[in-house]
Amino acid sequence: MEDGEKKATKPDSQAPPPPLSAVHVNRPLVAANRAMAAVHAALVAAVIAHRAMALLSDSAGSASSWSRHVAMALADLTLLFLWALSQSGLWRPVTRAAFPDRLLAAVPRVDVLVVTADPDKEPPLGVMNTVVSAMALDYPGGALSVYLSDDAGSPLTLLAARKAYAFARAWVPFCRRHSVQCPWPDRYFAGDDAHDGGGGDRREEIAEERRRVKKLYDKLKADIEAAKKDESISGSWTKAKRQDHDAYVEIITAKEDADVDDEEEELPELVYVAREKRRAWPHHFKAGALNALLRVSGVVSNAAYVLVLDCDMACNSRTSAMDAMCFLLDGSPPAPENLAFVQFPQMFHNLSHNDIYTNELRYVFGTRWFGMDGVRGPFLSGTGFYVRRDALYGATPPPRSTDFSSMDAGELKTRFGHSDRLVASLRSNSGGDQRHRRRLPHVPPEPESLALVASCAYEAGTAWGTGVGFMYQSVVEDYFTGYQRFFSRGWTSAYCYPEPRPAFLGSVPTNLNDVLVQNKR
Ligand SMILES: O=c1ccn([C@@H]2O[C@H](COP(=O)(O)OP(=O)(O)O[C@H]3O[C@H](CO)[C@@H](O)[C@H](O)[C@H]3O)[C@@H](O)[C@H]2O)c(=O)[nH]1
Ligand SMILES: [Mn+2]
Repeated sequence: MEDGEKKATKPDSQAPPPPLSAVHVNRPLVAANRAMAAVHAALVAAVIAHRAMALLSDSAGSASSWSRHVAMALADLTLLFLWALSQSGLWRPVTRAAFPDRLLAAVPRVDVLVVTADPDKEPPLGVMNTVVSAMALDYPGGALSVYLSDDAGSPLTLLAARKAYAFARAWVPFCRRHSVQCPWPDRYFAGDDAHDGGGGDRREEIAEERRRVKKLYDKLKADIEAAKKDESISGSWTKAKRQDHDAYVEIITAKEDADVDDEEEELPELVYVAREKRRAWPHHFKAGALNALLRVSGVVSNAAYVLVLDCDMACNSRTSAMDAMCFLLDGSPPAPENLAFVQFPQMFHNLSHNDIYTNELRYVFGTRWFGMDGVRGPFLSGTGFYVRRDALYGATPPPRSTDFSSMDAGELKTRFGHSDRLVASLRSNSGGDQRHRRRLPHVPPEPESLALVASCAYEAGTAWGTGVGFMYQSVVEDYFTGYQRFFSRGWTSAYCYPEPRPAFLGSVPTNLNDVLVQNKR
């Protein structure tokens, strides 16, 4: 940990600053899991012994009975191997706590990457709720940027993003002023504000302002509905365009509506990105979209840390960024060494009664990830994680830390593509310490340099998707990226499970058809 962050936790004391996080090993659970594993192992050993005895005593038997015994023994050994691997998720369950109050100094920049692919299946209003909820995170506005990738290149989504930005100009200051807990407007206005303002008089005080902001939210809804029916917007776009459109990047600043909050506290940037798509070029699904966002954000704000969010997973609390920073900025125990990412659980707000499609993933997010956290950390789980940009770019952790700033420009271009802007962003990382990576001197990037890094030909011949960024070989890009980019290079992860308020809440498929489509992958 370098000066900036840690010293500030207790400026004038000689004692070491208090840690930014704590870890608790759940000892009774560890003991119970290990006892259970011992019993299981003893029983399996008995079965294997039984197989071996049967084999030996049957040595004079027919070839078919002998091969039956061998096949059964192999099957048991395979199951034993799989079971042994699964014990890593139960071996040492831990829980972590973050102390954001101790983070007093300047925090590093964070870029939030939100991906959407289909305005029909993922309605723009829902996507905008995710975008606005991220803009309202409890984090300095000047250190936060939100990027929305629209793989469909839909004019409706672009218009919705501009309207959402206008709404955020009222919503974000409102959330900050009243320490609103739920930054997700739809949920907040549906009643998730019971614990805000401490009840009583304060509630009365904010009621008036709440009504005004609610009106703006209703207007956002009405505007998006109207745009859906407006031929001049939706009419210019057909489904075929989803696979075939130019790159378009817009840093949204338009102050469309005069009736929003004028109190210009620094608002997070919002950047709309439709990467170029052509039928002849593989687009690599979500991983391709995220890599395009990584490049665009590298050129625009170049934050040291990145939060990835699916468009159907909104921020349900404002604290996740500061919580994640407590682990990421604290390089010494109890925070894990060489931490690349902090994963939050995927939780859902629309589980069906009795969760008949087992969408809750309770075994993963309620059990195994705590166990993995006690070993090397949970797997990368697609959405709801804060990750170091340099680790995503393929850097290795200490002692062999990669320092992009000392690399030759030619070498960087071979790996990262030929954008001078992107290469400059990589080299602006002085001394190899990501935490102090700052935004490039703020000359707004020219539209051409943004379109260049979002074009489909950009990645040809580079390491994107293999050695750099999210991995391409599978649609479950998260698992592969987690292994190859992070764990196999020596990085670790941490699991952050805030209670009682989940940091993020997503939507799950609610009918059999959609469940089957999802699980087929
Ligand atoms: O070509 C594509 C396809 C998908 N997406 C976006 O990717 C996200 C995830 O896709 P979704 O269809 O919602 O997949 P799920 O099955 O819900 O995703 C789960 O499984 C994925 C693969 O493991 C993980 O990446 C996700 O985080 C995890 O929620 C969504 O925001 C999509 O809009 C794109 O941007 N471009
Ligand atoms: Mn999803």
